[in-house]
Amino acid sequence: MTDKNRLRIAVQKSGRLNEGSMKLLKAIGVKLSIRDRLLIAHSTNLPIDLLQVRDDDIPGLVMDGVVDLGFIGENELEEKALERAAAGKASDYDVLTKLDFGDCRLSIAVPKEMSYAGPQDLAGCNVATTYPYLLERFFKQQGVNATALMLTGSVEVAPRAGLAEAICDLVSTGATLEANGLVEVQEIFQSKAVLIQRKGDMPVAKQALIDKLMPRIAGVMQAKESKYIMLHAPKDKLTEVTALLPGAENPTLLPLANCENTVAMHVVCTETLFWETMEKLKALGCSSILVMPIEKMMG
Ligand SMILES: Nc1ncnc2c1ncn2[C@@H]1O[C@H](COP(=O)(O)OP(=O)(O)OP(=O)(O)O)[C@@H](O)[C@H]1O
Ligand SMILES: O=P(O)(O)OC[C@H]1O[C@H](OP(=O)(O)OP(=O)(O)O)[C@H](O)[C@@H]1O
Ligand SMILES: [Mg+2]
Repeated sequence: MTDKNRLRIAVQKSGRLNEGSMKLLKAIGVKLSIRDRLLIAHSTNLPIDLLQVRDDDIPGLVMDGVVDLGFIGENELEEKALERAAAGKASDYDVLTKLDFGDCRLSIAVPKEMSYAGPQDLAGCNVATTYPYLLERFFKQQGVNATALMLTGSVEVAPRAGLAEAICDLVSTGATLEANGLVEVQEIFQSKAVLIQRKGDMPVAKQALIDKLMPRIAGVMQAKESKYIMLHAPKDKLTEVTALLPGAENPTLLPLANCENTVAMHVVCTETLFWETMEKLKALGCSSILVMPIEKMMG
């Protein structure tokens, strides 16, 4: 049984977005008792229920107000919004935040022996895809008369199987395309995971919980990008040292015992420190350079 007063969040049950979504929930302090085969999981420390579903179902669950929040890829969200618009259905939602996982692009790819100079070369072709609405929108924008052939899986084998001349599928490293003798020729949509909220009235307590969780999400993402740096720096090189450390405008400086010309510097850097920067710090006379991960941050 689910309780309407508990915040309902939809996540992908398994697949590319599952790990990122579950890790983020854990990092913001949501404890869950997951039983694999069940659709619903309850939080043991907060009034939150988790619905574990196929990602295709998440936009509709949010847009129809069945769940309060959903973790979803922008590609799937936009595809479902176009599909609903074509069926005369509204697709209201708010994007609460972009997330730092699920980065990919929706691209057209062709067999490597096929020549491709531009979208017009697809005129008269069948292009296999799981995202027919996004692809048809692209064809329309480009004025190309081609067919989006809907396949729910194994899109990359469609040209070899003689079903289509080209495909339009998600790409990240490009390994799947390469393994199937295909070449990416045209990006049509860039995507990452987002957290969305349903429109409409939200009970005060539920909205208060969302407002409490959002800064935690920001804090977790910021912490992942940031590093805590400790080093020993020559006193006469502090300006140059600080200039090498992104986000280090106000470093903490501490004296070192028995060492007049050197101080310890502690600083939170907003970016990962590259080896090249560490080498430059060393060249300036810095030593004992430590780069440490940060688990959580709050401004
Ligand atoms: N290679 C990738 N790298 C990063 N993100 C990806 C990649 N492939 C897909 N995604 C993102 O993850 C989402 C889910 O991808 P996945 O392949 O798990 O979906 P699926 O097969 O449709 O799963 P489901 O069974 O839930 O329908 C995609 O809609 C996209 O936003
Ligand atoms: O460019 P790449 O890094 O190879 O990633 C792209 C592949 O990743 C996704 O599939 P996934 O591996 O999630 O499996 P699926 O096809 O079963 O959804 C997507 O549908 C591509 O096939
Ligand atoms: Mg899916």
